[in-house]
Amino acid sequence: MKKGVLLVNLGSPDSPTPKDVKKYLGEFLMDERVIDIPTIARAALVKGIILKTRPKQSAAAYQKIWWDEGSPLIVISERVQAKMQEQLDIPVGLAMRYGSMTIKKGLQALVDQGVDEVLLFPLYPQFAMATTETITVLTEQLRQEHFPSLKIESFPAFYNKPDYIDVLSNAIKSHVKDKNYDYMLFSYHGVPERHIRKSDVTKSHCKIDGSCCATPSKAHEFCYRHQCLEVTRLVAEKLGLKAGSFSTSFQSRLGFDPWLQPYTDRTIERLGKQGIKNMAIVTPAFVSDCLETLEEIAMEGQELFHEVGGQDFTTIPCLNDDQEWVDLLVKWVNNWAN
Ligand SMILES: C=CC1=C(C)c2cc3[nH]c(cc4nc(cc5[nH]c(cc1n2)c(C)c5CCC(=O)O)C(CCC(=O)O)=C4C)c(C)c3C=C
Ligand SMILES: [Fe+2]
Ligand SMILES: [Fe+2]
Repeated sequence: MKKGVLLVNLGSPDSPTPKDVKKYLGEFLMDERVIDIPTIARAALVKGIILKTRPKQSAAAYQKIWWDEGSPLIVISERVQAKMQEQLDIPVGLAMRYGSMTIKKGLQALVDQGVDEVLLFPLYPQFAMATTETITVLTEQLRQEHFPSLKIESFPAFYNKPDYIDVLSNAIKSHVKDKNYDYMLFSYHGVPERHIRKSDVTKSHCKIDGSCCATPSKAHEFCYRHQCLEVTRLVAEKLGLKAGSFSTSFQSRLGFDPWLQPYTDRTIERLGKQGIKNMAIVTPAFVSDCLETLEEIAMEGQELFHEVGGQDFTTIPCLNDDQEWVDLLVKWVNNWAN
């Protein structure tokens, strides 16, 4: 058996033009695990409403963060892939759940190199229907249709692995060491509350009000909210943050349904109004910087904080291609391969 690994991230449009953004958002938002309503209603909402206005607005945001080499999320993921490949003897592939760098092409490239056993590696620390699950489900469909003899194993969400918490804590510590901050906000991408209830394997554990996430349950293996809160708790413990000097919030909501709360924008506003002058913000739902960190947090979030009287706003970069993070990925892949 020849082994290989396929890293999978979310994806980005091919370019920051409204046309390419529309194509990308159309694929992304028509995923039943992202907008989880019946197909006809989803098509009416996405094609009839969202795609009429959002692409222009999102393209303008993408234009602010786009690099000469392309989308930050893609470029950073490629750097991680290349650095891993330097250290590993088995092929390292890269694919995106949405957009041109498809999972099908990623699997094909590994098969072309003689691989018959794949470690599928969703690049998300926490499980969510809209991230990890949609990747594993689509990959299994592709395997059945196109690569029936391929053996595929998925790397699970790694939110509470002690070595991941160490790497994340070290990255935060080294970034804030010379910075002025008296509050640290842990901001995670939000999901609709409904997603959390759907992923509750016990069908009775999730209370959404937060009381459930600290009570041990087998539901937590698939509870995005619990997994985010755990990352905050473990990192805060590791960094020795004092109670009252940090909290968790959820960003990037879309539409009118209730999403996980508290919302990041309202939290930044509240902190500023309460007299917090200097804050740091970390975004541990993403391993690579992307639109949601570079624009929504580093630009919009900072502007909002200043509007409500804040001064220093320190945005902590994602793990990106930090050597310690790459070394950890290599270690996990080697543990699987050997
Ligand atoms: C409408 C529902 C959405 C859900 C549910 C959702 C979950 C989710 N997303 C990420 C990670 C990323 N999302 C990104 C962009 C983005 N997300 C949504 C919508 C949902 N995400 C939209 C419409 C967009 C596009 C941009 C916009 O119009 O605002 C990105 C950035 C991609 C990039 O190119 O840089 C990431 C990364 C997670 C982790 C998650 C659930 C946990
Ligand atoms: Fe998203
Ligand atoms: Fe919970």
